[in-house]
Amino acid sequence: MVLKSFVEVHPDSHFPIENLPYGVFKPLQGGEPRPGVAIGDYVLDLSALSSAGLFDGPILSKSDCFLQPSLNKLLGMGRPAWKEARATLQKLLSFDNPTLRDNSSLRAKSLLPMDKVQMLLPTVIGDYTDFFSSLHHAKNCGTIFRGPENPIPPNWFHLPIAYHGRASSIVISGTDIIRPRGQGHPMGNSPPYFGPSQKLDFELEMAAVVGPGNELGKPIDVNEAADHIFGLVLMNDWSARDIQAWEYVPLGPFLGKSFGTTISPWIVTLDALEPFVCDAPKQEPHPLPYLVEKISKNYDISLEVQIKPAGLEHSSVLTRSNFNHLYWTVTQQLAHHTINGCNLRPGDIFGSGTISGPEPESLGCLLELTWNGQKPLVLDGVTRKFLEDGDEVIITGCCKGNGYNVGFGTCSGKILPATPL
Ligand SMILES: O=C(O)/C=C/C(=O)CC(=O)CC(=O)O
Ligand SMILES: [Ca+2]
Ligand SMILES: [Mg+2]
Repeated sequence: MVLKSFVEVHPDSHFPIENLPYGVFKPLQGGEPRPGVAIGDYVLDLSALSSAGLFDGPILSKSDCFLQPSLNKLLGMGRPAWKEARATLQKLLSFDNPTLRDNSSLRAKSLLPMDKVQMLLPTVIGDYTDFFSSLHHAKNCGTIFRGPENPIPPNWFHLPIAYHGRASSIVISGTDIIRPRGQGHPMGNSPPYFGPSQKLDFELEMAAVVGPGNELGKPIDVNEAADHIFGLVLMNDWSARDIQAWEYVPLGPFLGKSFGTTISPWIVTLDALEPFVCDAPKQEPHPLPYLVEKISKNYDISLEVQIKPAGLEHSSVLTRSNFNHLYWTVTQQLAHHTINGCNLRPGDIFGSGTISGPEPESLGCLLELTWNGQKPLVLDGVTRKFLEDGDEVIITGCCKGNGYNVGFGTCSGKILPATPL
């Protein structure tokens, strides 16, 4: 079936009718936060459609999930509700359906130009975990932090390694990031450094958004894990490498990461990503049975990171990578996360880990791209070892379909100077 909307969508747009990603927005002219989907250059207000009785399927007609200030309620309802919502929205937006197309007052109320809204965090994020699932990233970081003898720890091939991140400092794209202060690694015999981080970095990541959770003590089977994942967003796990290198032994990342993590506003659903499924890499050694999937899926999502220094008109590409470089799949990550009985809740997110590919141009952070500052990157008019104040980092992600995109929009943030003590 060829999908086409009555809303005009430019062929380069990330948001055609095939995508319909979910977010939460507030009209600039005032009003409460509410759920919406992106279509072309517009946001479709789901609270307006819901109030007009247009979600008329068996599950959603009885629900107030679109009258909420976050997507958590919809997420908790699970795949049958998501499928019903997608089918209803694709029908309402299609060029041959008159319901919304020919109702000018409802159209005026529900289709808002994107530049007339403010995007907010799409879910109330109770918990945030960050995995470490790119082999290339693990190898490079291991070599830099721990030396070339054994860069990849022996557990890495047996389980998707992760640490518990900080949900309170997750911010929406466009929020400024204040350079963190902290203790940095001592040089030689001197005491530890203290002050604004001198090795501020970005990390190119994506994050999965949890749908229905699990009861404490009841793990999720890896073959059912996809039903617990609503979709994916872009993520920048800002990292202060000097703070991280000094603090992380033996308990793992802490203040080097918890000063800010940026996510993109639009959650692209796994249903919209289905045409872009590709094979996951062969895993050797064979994982334990609880991590073995009947069908192991990766997604072909092109990713790009740009930097725009203060005062420059143009941005420069820092790196290009792809989500399909990940060794551990999102479903394996989720199954592993719950195998001890740990409960996930709707709206929780878990990051993929930095998505580095095998080529030097596909590395997912400056730590790797500049080899811990030893090989500065020379770009169009800029030289960088690490991020400087005023730098804006912009991540984009997009799947290329036959004549259309399923895109993620952007995930951006600008570095502000450390606040005086
Ligand atoms: O190898 C290390 O010691 C640390 C690596 C990271 O900082 C990575 C982390 O946050 C997880 C990831 O993004 O892959
Ligand atoms: Ca990370
Ligand atoms: Mg972070």
